[in-house]
Amino acid sequence: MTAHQILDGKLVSQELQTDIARKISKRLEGGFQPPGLAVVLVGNDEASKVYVNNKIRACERTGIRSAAHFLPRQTSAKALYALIDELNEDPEVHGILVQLPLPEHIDETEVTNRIDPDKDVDGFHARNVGHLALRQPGLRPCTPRGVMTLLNHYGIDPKGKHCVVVGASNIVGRPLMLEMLFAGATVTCCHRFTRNLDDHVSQADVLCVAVGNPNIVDATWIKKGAIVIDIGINRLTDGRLVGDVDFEVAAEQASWITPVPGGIGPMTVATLMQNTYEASL
Ligand SMILES: Nc1nc2c(c(=O)[nH]1)N[C@@H](CN(C=O)c1ccc(C(=O)N[C@@H](CCC(=O)O)C(=O)O)cc1)CN2
Repeated sequence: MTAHQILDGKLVSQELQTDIARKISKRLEGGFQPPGLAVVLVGNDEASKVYVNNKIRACERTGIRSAAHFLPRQTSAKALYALIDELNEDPEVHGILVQLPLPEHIDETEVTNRIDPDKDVDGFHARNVGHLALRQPGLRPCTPRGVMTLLNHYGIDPKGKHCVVVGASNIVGRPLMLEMLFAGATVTCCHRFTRNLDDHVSQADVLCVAVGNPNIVDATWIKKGAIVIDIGINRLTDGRLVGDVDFEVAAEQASWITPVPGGIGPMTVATLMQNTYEASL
């Protein structure tokens, strides 16, 4: 394997959480109430349970008061709206997070737009998406913001670089394109109708892959010296967790690369803490 350096999301997320914990404890000394995060999970998706538990543990580490609402899969949209309305009104709740995906009978867009945009710590509400698109202040989606924080930590500046984002989801791909654009990158977005994915991938100085398919990108396509941000998380039948890019092969080409696990996942969780803290100010 040639020399590549690891973008260590686990380490940087711990540092970010330590910084948030320090800020919160300072505010508590000043007589302010702790930030409060309501975490809502509908159903029994195993991966979602892991992510939600990671978020609750991060709240404990940072001093954010968390309230978990675990609802059965058959919960009606009406009942979920009623809970969101209640949390919107609760002055001790500064952030509301509804874990996605939701069961099919519940419309995700309706749910995210039901959340008070000032408490929308996921940054998925149409108002916050609009603010991001217009480069105005507002709550920003955690994974893309976490990617930018990680790059910044290692002194990597996307300005002038060609950033190829594979995946155009609301949660990651599209907001990440905007973050990269605002950071001065030239951005290409590849999606399900993109032809010649290999051509696009091979031109990336910064390659971000967020599809959730470990076979989407052939790592031999990656340009020598590229920075590889793997946002996919795939659990194999043997229980192993892998990203969307074959790490061993990509590491041969990359100058910097994120591991899975221990890369963007922990950054997503730490950024949620950052957003919750900021929403409480
Ligand atoms: N309401 C939201 N739902 C979802 C989001 C989101 O940002 N808001 N993003 C993804 C999943 N996600 C956040 O919830 C998430 C993904 C991964 C991790 C994480 O800690 N990953 C670890 C491995 C964990 C494991 O063992 O499986 C890692 O990569 O090291 C946390 C959160 C979809 N839904």
